[in-house]
Amino acid sequence: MATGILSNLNEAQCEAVTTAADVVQVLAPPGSGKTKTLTARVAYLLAERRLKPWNIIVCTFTVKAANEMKERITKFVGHECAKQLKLGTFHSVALRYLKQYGQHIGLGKDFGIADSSDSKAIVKRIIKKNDFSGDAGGARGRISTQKAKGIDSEQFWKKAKDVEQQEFARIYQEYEETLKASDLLDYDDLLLRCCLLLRVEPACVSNVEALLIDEYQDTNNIQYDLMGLFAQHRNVITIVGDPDQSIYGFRSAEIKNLTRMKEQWPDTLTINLEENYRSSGAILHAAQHIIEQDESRPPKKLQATHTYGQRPVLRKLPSAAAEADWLVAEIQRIQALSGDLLQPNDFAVLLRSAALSRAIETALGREGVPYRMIGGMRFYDRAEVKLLVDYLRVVDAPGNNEAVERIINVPPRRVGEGTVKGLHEEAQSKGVSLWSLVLDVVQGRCKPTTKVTPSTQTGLAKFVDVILSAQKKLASVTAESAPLVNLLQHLITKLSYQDHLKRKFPDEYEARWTNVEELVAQTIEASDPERLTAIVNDGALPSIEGLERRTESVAEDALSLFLANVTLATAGTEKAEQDGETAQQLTISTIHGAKGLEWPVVFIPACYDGSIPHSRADDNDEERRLLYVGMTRAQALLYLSTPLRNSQREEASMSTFLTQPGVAAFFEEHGPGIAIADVRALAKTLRRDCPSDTAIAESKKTLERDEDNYWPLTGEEPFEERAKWDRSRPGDGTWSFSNTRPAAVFSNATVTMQQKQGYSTTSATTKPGFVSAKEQYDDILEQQKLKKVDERAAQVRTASEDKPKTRKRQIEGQGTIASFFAKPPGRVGYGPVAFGGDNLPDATLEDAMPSAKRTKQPLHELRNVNSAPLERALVRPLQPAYKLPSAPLLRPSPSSTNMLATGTGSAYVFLSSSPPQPEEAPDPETAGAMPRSDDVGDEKTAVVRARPATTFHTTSMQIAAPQRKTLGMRRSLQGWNARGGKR
Ligand SMILES: Nc1ncnc2c1ncn2[C@@H]1O[C@H](COP(=O)(O)OP(=O)(O)OP(=O)(O)O)[C@@H](O)[C@H]1O
Repeated sequence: MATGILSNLNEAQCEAVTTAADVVQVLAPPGSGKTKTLTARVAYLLAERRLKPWNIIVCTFTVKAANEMKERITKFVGHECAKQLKLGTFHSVALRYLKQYGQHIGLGKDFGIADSSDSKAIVKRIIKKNDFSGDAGGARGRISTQKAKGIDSEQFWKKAKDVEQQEFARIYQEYEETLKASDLLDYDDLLLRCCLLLRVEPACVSNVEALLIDEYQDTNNIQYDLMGLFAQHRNVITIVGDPDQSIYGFRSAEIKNLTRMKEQWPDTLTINLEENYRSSGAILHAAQHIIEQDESRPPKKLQATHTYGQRPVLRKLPSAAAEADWLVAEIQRIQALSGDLLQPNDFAVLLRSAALSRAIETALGREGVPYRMIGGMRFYDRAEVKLLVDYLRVVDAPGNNEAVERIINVPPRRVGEGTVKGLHEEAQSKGVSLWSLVLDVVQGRCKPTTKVTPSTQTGLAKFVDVILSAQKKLASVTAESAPLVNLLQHLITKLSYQDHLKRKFPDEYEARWTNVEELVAQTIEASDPERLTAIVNDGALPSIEGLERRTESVAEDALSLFLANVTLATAGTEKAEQDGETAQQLTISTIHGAKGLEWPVVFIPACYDGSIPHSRADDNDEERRLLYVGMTRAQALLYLSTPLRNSQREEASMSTFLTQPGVAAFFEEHGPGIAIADVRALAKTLRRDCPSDTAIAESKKTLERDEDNYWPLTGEEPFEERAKWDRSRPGDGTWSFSNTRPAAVFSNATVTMQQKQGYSTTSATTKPGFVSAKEQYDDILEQQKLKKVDERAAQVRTASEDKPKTRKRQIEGQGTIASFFAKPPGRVGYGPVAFGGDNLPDATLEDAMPSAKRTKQPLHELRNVNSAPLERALVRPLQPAYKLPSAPLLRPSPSSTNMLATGTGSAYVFLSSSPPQPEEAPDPETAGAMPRSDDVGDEKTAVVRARPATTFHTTSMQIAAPQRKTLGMRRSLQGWNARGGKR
């Protein structure tokens, strides 16, 4: 037995690994070791059954999962053996077959891959040209759905019943024609053509001895077909999956593929794993209770192996902004109470949709908490990188009209949009590519019907020169002469790229140039002759006797291999992960993006109806499964929360999944108190050394408050928040503060000031202009709420008068006086404010002014001197008294383990005030009917230096953190530190 394959596996896992059955389904709930089991089975087949690695296909859904699996298998069987496995995403395995055997279905060798921006651009142009309605993303998603169902454009056209369907059929047809004319395959085509190939020429897979598939519940129909085709000769298949985690219905994933499989292979052995190794009992029970609301699902056993632990939290907050502030304060509190046992890497914020990240990013930025986003802007999507890659793509395959169009006038060459459009249409009508037409025009072989001025002609000539000279360069290189890096450097020089970036992005030039340098570094690695040879050799499918196979040449194919890997690196749900330094960072991800991952502490904010279940979701059960997937990512602590008003200030009600009878019993209403004994238990669960009692006590001292008691449990505004609006001297335009709360919170004069400050008000009496009935009603409700809070606050004040002033503990619904006017209870930031009495706060200017201007002078003495900064600070106690610099946050020093970003000065996080733009997941399936739920990306919010989170088990992303070495090109494409950059 190869060392250790079966050690650390339970009985059911061992059975799944060693079974002699040909077709095996391992079905199991989250955290039960499915991936671990699948990995062990691959190792077992290699080590014990002596299967040849090149005869085993392993399909995953993401590049990250593929890398992770390869790493784990390497540990069992060694690098030499592991690298020969045919292991990758469905798309990359299909690509390998098409590159090497595509000629059997008439596919040339030099086809390109249309990435999602190409596909979308094609659809957009078709819609525009035909003057159709509808958006390109939606139509692109619909095309993908049809392809996933195996319905081609002809079939759709025949079925089209009404004008709308006919319009779509036309888009679909033209889209296909465009791809064909440009010799491009999109992501769906890779799978479809591979199916066709394996049907036409089954001998291609005659060597395959075993097929293994991870996350099987996410397979769509084409992937199902592909499974059968890959395994058609021996029918040895192992899949692992969990129907409860099927969250890609909107990408045509079919849960019923599990039953289909059993029907197709009736001898299928099903093994259930029932022990959960990830989450505490309390988390598991809560998650289980929620998933069981779906009565149609078969009951399943799930056994926690950890202790019960802390009950999850279900918290109400007044607004999205308050929710974000609470979340950050809670992270700081928990970190401090754990004596820094928990570090930023241990926290994840999982979101239903990308747009929700903005408030949280702002709050994190304000507190200087470093974070990364899974699915933030991907390296290859950054403008400065994408442009160069587009140049490389055109050099490689000039028929790619979309790429030509994107680069023809960048850097500017006086080739206007109108001219490009005209040339494009002209090329289409002549049945040639845009590049061919431009080349003919420049070389005088054709006089275009499109108007081309002399200056445009010069611009086109410059463009043609860049491409032709680059092609010449490429043709002249050998494998030994670093073809890729030489080519890229040639382009950079020829384009005066550095100057172009300086001109175009004067403020961000350095960060962008750093990205270019990273790309160059990438091509240096990819140009290494040994590496190139290894890639070609490792990627080669085994020769099948009597079957013609195309071989790839190291020098000639370096560029197309590189580009294929660039494109596939971002395929499916995968977002290019970056590795490198292990700086501590919290993770923000969508729930979709977090699948298969785990963290000690997980927050799922915005748990309200409309967010989860999402207002645009067709399938509530899938939404519930999504919540379940999110909850089961947590190992030790889990927080769900909801604001009573969302970021649009609309009323929000807690998710229907969380208001069902009996759910409340599984949750606490506030964050846990963490005593020393709890820290010890936490350390045990996480298999870490527990900090000393002294360290815990010291760290606790840094907290302004050690309980989650600033925001009332009811979700109302904290007393302190509302007190700040009180104005005891109306009309004179200055502010004073009192914590004796009058019932009328907002006076007319207050509104004037609030409006000046950009705040909205809820007072019906003060609203200018037209006020709708709904607004009036809301206002009345709000007034009533506020009145109740006032009354309660007054009671609490009276009751607490005798209590010691230093008391930290806060009675529910009221903040401590110490935090009056201060920021929400954070661990760090600007210091707590001390008050001398019930009236004028005795704060110091320290609390109101930037630290550079700190003085010990008491605040009230300064009021008459210059009240403006003070007023600003006090009116907005949720914000630091100083203004955050508009410059990007500082990059945390690698040595820093504190959550405070102690920076070295270069940019690493960009905050954005613009709504997040859906990330371009290279989506055969994503651009569909549903919100882009697996994206956390804000195109303007480039959060870089993404790194795997640290976790405690070997299946975590930590393992997926590729080292910058050895594992081939696809691997190396993931392996850099991306630097800050914005589109
Ligand atoms: N037999 C075992 N003993 C100890 N730990 C285990 C065992 N099996 C799995 N684990 C640990 O449990 C955690 C979850 O494992 P894994 O990621 O393989 O689960 P999974 O079923 O694939 O989860 P999910 O479906 O949520 O992605 C990992 O940290 C893994 O190391």
